[in-house]
Amino acid sequence: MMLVSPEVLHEQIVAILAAWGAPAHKAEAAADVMVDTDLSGIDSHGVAMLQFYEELRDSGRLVLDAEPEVLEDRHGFAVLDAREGLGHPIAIEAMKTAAAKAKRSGIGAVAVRGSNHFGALGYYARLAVEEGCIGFVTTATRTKVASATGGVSPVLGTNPLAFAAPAAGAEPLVVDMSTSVVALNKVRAYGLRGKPLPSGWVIDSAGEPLTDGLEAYELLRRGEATICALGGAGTENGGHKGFGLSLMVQILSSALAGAGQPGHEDDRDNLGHFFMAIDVSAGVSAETVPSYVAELIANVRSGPGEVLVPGEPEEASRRMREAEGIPVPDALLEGVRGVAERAGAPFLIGA
Ligand SMILES: NC(=O)c1ccc[n+]([C@@H]2O[C@H](COP(=O)([O-])OP(=O)(O)OC[C@H]3O[C@@H](n4cnc5c(N)ncnc54)[C@H](O)[C@@H]3O)[C@@H](O)[C@H]2O)c1
Ligand SMILES: O=C(O)C[C@H](O)C(=O)O
Repeated sequence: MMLVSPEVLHEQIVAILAAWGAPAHKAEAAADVMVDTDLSGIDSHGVAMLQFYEELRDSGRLVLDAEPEVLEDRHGFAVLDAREGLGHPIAIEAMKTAAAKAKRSGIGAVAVRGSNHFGALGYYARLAVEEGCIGFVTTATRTKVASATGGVSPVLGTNPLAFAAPAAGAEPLVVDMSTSVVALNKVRAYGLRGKPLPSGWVIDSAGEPLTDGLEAYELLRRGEATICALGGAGTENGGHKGFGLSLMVQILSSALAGAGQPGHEDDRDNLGHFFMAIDVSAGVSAETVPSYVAELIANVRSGPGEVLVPGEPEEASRRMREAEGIPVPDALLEGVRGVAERAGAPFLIGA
């Protein structure tokens, strides 16, 4: 495990994306999101995604210099086509547009189609908070890994959502999660660190729990294992509610923009996202919502026990990693070295 400074990691990601043909501003935007994600302790969705992006690029599904198109632009709603470009820059643009609409109309939303993987959703929900809004983000995902309640084969992605709200005198409250019990790439992140998977995350086609993260990741990508629903298999512990949330995310992310069904299409993924911003001062004073959230946090902490609120673990990680560096396991380091070499980009980590 090597500790890498955020600046070096940023430079490395930009160098690879630029070597692949990304314009500088897009490479910078994607690197900003990926490094923030690694700083936040979300080891699954930052630099660890580069190998997957290389696969997408090599198969022609990721077009680094694509220019997005505005398909619809109404007062409170817009639809963008990312035209197979990088997910991160279009996601930033979409959330900023949603927030600008919210500042005019109280609420604004943007749906995106033809996009690609854009990393951790919380980043974009927090952007809305920076603009004085509540932020809400959903995305469809590429690989079918989760079954429907009552079914056994993978038919849905991990379909995540994120919600962020300002809290007076504190960092925003950020709920950032898959609607399956865990994200696909967190299974891989466990494997890269040699950490066994908790039982109840991934089951093989015989229904047996898998504990090796790298093996589980490969089986999941081949459709030979499933990630359990949020709430577990069946209905006893609420798995049907995770299933329902996943369907909601799929519809918001895909139907509104004309994106695809779960899983990739033959010649393109046509991945969809959804971004919504609500101006916190639309109906009450600008202080009301942040004060309410701060009081709510105090209330949920008021009983015995140690309560973290969503977003806090990531803030704690950010503080620590900004000071100490980002831990990158050896297997991932070698993976990034390979990506850099094949791209003809310098390998900067540890140099
Ligand atoms: N782009 C994609 O296609 C995609 C798909 C799936 C997931 N993801 C990303 O993967 C990441 C991980 O997803 P996940 O479902 O494995 O997340 P997770 O199970 O790690 O849950 C994360 C959420 O739980 C909160 N949390 C953690 N510990 C807590 C505690 N003790 N008390 C209260 N709240 C706590 C965190 O603040 C965060 O909001 C997310 O950033 C998500 O956006 C991306
Ligand atoms: O989009 C994907 O293929 C997977 C997603 O990033 C996840 O980790 O669940």
